[in-house]
Amino acid sequence: MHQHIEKLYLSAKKERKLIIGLMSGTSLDGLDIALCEVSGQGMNTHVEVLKFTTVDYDDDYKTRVKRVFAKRECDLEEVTLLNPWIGQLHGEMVAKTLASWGVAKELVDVIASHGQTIYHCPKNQHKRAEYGNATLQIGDSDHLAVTAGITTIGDFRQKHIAAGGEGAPLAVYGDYLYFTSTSENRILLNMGGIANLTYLPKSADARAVFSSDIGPGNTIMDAYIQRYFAPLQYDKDAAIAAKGTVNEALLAALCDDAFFALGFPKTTGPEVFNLDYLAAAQARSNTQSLSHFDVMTTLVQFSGVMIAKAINQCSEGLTDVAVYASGGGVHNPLLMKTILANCPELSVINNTDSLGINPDAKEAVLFAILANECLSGGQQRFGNTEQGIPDITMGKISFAD
Ligand SMILES: Nc1ncnc2c1ncn2[C@@H]1O[C@H](COP(=O)(O)OP(=O)(O)OP(=O)(O)O)[C@@H](O)[C@H]1O
Ligand SMILES: CC(=O)N[C@H]1[C@@H]2OC[C@@H](O2)[C@@H](O)[C@@H]1O[C@H](C)C(=O)O
Repeated sequence: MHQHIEKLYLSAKKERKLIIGLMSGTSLDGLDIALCEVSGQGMNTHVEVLKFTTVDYDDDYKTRVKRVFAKRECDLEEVTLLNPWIGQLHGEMVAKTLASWGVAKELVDVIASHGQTIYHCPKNQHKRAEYGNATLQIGDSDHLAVTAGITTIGDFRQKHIAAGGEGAPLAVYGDYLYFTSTSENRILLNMGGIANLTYLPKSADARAVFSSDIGPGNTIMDAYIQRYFAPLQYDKDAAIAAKGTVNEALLAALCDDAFFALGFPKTTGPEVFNLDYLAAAQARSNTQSLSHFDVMTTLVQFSGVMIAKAINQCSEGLTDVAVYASGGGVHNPLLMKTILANCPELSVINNTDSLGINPDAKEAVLFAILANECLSGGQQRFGNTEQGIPDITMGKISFAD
């Protein structure tokens, strides 16, 4: 047996593994690194986040990635160069972070790497009959594995598409295993660049679980701040949005898009929700001369109202539903207030801290759980491919040498 296969086999049989979950999301703010101790598998999965950090991306990274990010047209040489470059960079970030934590790489069983999405393109978006759903993550895990010196499981989304899904949201797999409760129905809400949710019934019936993207979380707001309030990257604590007023005409135009008329499950990205989307809504509503403050306030309202609508839709007819939020959006007080104000049945929105997972670490932890399932699980059956949750094992394995 090859020594790497043997080592992986031993890792797979371990009661406890050390798995590093990595997430680099659509906000391009940084690489989330979660060192997780994962035990069990399937519904018996337990996770302890031993360490967590976000390594911020510098301007150079953002400039390079933005040349190709969510762009229909770009330089293919740039994409080809970025693929190994991001893999190596993520590997260096992991190696440095492990050194700063005093954790030897030999102790880590595997890295679970999401990579960097540069284009997401479900059928509902491209509408080309001859093609299916498609998504592209770069930052190849061979490069990551060789640089960090640790076996890496990556490229999780392709299998999901191959088996009938849209390549996202994948959170549902980990959400179901980690967050299911038999005492309350739960909605796990994540608000990064894009917002998504997972519904977990207290029956724990896997066939009744569902998950979907909702629309924008912070992506349009971030793009607007970066264009008009540079060098700011985002509206910290909604300081700018708090100074404006919601413009109802613009809000109505923003909410009027075919994506919102589609039923769950569906996925989207900054390919759709971007500054062009905003400009088109401003043109339709004749609101091009609004102040930057009013635009920002209206964008927060747009995200908040659509997120609340999705929560209300999910919890219709149910009395005991608790919402647990995660992602950078939990730090935006105006967004949180708007969501709550538009969910009459809710008295509070919790965050995942109260369930033992730091809301900023949640997506990275979910990829650690997916890697654990790839190694030791694979028995969980959802039985609802039509709901975008095919029964699959995800991830491709890259050895370090
Ligand atoms: N204090 C804060 N005030 C307002 N917004 C904040 C704050 N902290 C973070 N954010 C928002 O959260 C964003 C980052 O969120 P997160 O890291 O969850 O996104 P992501 O993982 O890149 O996205 P996705 O989940 O869509 O892939 C920032 O770009 C910013 O818009
Ligand atoms: C293609 C892609 O990278 N999608 C991301 C993005 O960020 C949030 C939302 O859009 C979600 O669908 C997904 O990420 C999370 C981790 C997921 O798959 O669950």
